[in-house]
Amino acid sequence: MSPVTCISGIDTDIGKTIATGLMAKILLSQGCSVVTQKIAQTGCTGIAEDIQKHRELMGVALYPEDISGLTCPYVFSKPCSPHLAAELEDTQIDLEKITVATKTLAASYEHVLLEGAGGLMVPLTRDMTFLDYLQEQHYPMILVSSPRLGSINHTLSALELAKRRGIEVKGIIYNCYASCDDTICLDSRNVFVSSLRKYGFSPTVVDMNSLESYRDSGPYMDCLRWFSL
Ligand SMILES: Nc1ncnc2c1ncn2[C@@H]1O[C@H](COP(=O)(O)OP(=O)(O)OP(=O)(O)O)[C@@H](O)[C@H]1O
Ligand SMILES: C[C@H](N)[C@H](N)CCCCCC(=O)O
Ligand SMILES: [Mg+2]
Repeated sequence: MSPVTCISGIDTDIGKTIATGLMAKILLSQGCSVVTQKIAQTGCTGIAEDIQKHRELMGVALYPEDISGLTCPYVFSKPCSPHLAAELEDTQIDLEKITVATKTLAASYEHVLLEGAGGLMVPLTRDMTFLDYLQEQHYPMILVSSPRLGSINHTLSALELAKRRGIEVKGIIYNCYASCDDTICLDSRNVFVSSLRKYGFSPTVVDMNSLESYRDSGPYMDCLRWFSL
């Protein structure tokens, strides 16, 4: 089983960082060795802000691999798509560098949770989207979604794309952080369960607040089992 699982989402600001950090915290509490990685960070300088948020949620200090940049080889200052942020700094993302970084991490940790940037179809270069990269690397993914209006379209589009590209979706993390209509929230969840099943994926939809409220409360809260990590 691949030690690498991608945490992608239906959009930017959907809750990927929160989900990644909480998943890593749960895996740590279950005695697993786990590291998170960010495919490329835009909108900051120095150590990737998402990596720092992961460590904060995990309740741990920065890893040596964070200081060395291995957990996020590319950090760009303009908050925009990685392909453009790189060009504005007169460079281009070298996917091989990211792949080597992930492989190096996977040699030292049981689990590598790789957070995407924005949504699935975000360009890492002018020729390769994050989805292309996932397909090339055969990484399975967990998709972060929400009940906010527009999410049904974005979520089912992501599932259709994953199916067509042969990318395994291990489940959905359902982020109800932003307030929404209860009827819509419940129905969208049901739509996602049935759509996962229709596409032949595991019909696993885990509420973000289940991750947030996780205590070491026995097997039923087993993050490993939810997503068969
Ligand atoms: N469940 C949640 N609890 C608390 N804050 C949340 C939650 N979900 C999202 N947020 C807040 O919403 C904002 C966006 O969340 P987050 O950074 O996880 O998005 P993202 O999908 O990782 O975005 P990006 O594409 O930039 O990586 C953050 O300020 C975060 O604190
Ligand atoms: C800056 C932001 N927080 C993300 N890191 C990058 C989002 C890129 C989105 C590109 C797009 O879909 O238009
Ligand atoms: Mg993030």
